[in-house]
Amino acid sequence: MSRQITCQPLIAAAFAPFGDVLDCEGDPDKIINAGLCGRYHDRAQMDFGDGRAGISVFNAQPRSLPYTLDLLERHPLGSQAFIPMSHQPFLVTVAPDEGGKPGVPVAFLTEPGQAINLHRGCWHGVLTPLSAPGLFAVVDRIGQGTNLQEVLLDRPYIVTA
Ligand SMILES: NC(=O)N[C@@H](O)C(=O)O
Ligand code: NI
Repeated sequence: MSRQITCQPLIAAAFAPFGDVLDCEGDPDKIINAGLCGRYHDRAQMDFGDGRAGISVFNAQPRSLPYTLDLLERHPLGSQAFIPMSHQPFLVTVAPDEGGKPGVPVAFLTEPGQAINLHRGCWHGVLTPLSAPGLFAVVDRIGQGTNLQEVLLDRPYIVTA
């Protein structure tokens, strides 16, 4: 018997317990490049522990809503940022930690032009594009040690728009 969760808009305050929203909401922190660019400066709490930052490119298969969320994971050693390389919304699923296991997930639908940075150790669903191309730059930890903990849910969640 599956359980249902409904997507909500990706708003920084709602996402704050899980990570950072990267977008150009509001005024820029700095105007640079001869006044031709607004810089939204240093907007992510990145953490790579004893490793280093790496940038990888993910080419992920698009999924569709309603989406079956049956796996949650976390990276205990570092943060992970999903930065779309297309101007498309994508699905973000996260969950609070409850005694070392994920609690009830929360689903967000991004606006085009939004990216996210998952804080170190935040439970999340894997990168979930909703349209092609599923191209993303991913900034996460490169280093030794096991940086992936996965939980297969005995009862999946159905994520709806
Ligand atoms: N495994 C991997 O590199 N990606 C996942 O961590 C993910 O969150 O998509
Ligand atoms: Ni991940």
